[in-house]
Amino acid sequence: MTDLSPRPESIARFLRGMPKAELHIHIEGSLEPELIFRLAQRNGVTLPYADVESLRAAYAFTNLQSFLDIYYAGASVLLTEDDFHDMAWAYFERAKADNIVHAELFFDPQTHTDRGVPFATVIDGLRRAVDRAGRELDIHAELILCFLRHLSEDAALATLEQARPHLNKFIGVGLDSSEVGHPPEKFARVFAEARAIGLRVVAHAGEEGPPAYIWSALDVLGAERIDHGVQATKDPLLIERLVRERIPLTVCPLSNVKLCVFGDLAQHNLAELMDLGLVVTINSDDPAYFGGYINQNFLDTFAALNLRLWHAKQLARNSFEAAFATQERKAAYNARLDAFAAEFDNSAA
Ligand SMILES: Nc1ncnc2[nH]cnc12
Ligand SMILES: [Zn+2]
Repeated sequence: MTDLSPRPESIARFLRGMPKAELHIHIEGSLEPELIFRLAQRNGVTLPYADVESLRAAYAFTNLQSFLDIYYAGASVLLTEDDFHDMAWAYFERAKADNIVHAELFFDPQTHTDRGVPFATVIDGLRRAVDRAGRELDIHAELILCFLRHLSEDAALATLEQARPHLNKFIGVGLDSSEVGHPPEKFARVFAEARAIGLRVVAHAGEEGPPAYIWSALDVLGAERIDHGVQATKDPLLIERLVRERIPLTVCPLSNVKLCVFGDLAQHNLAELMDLGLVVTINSDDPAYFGGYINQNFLDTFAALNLRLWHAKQLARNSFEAAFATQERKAAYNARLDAFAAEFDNSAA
């Protein structure tokens, strides 16, 4: 296979076209301002912003919390099953354009049930879009229920109880929202229960919080993947473990810059993490808020860090390795990647 430093335009063409999995996308974070206003009108919800432009102008964040305040306000327009379906369907259409073949969507039920929206309304609307994406777009998707870590563990346990009649509709649990001051160990019991049910486990850790939160996400919660995890480079022993156990990191470069985790993309540690041998993936986190969907994350990161074709192939392969999918499905994804790379080599020859 040729990897003789193709020109940046060629690498960009490869990045856009390569089949890939997205493993870190908060579906509520895909809610574009235009759709927020459309749903507000449909549901008779009054927003504290005059129009799409003034809402977008408010997207200037200084840290995770400054983003979360606006993100939860945006989600207040979601009331009906159709609203949840339409939000997820809009994401899947974008995902198809970016050549995503597999997507695992986070959703935050407590953001909605705390406003009086029934759990079933949320998950049935999302699930309808997931099933439709499989039929109409050839995208295999799954749902992961995230607990809000700024709320209590009892609230998370109550949410897991509400989810019990719907266990056939989602594959795992995660932990998101305000990280610092809410360590993973706060949720030890609810994750133990989720594991006992047979659910897969992920957790946000080391986005803004210390490496200690990554250790406890692994040791206390049993996390199989770490969402973000970029603070791991502060702890060489932790890096050693992540490499040895092939624990994937779902990294979100544009998010990290928008939330001021890194000053700019050129300072991002994604290349360093790959060089250290970690199973790194690139994802969009909350694309409507952070300036781009998955391909924009790939394109901007590759340009800023001067990454090569082998990085692109490795990142796509990592996304399939890290996915919660059968070995057969992963092999099929890798075969599609190989076919794409071979065709790319032929067209470049
Ligand atoms: N980047 C992020 N970190 C933590 N919680 C989130 N919820 C949505 N986006 C998030
Ligand atoms: Zn996230």
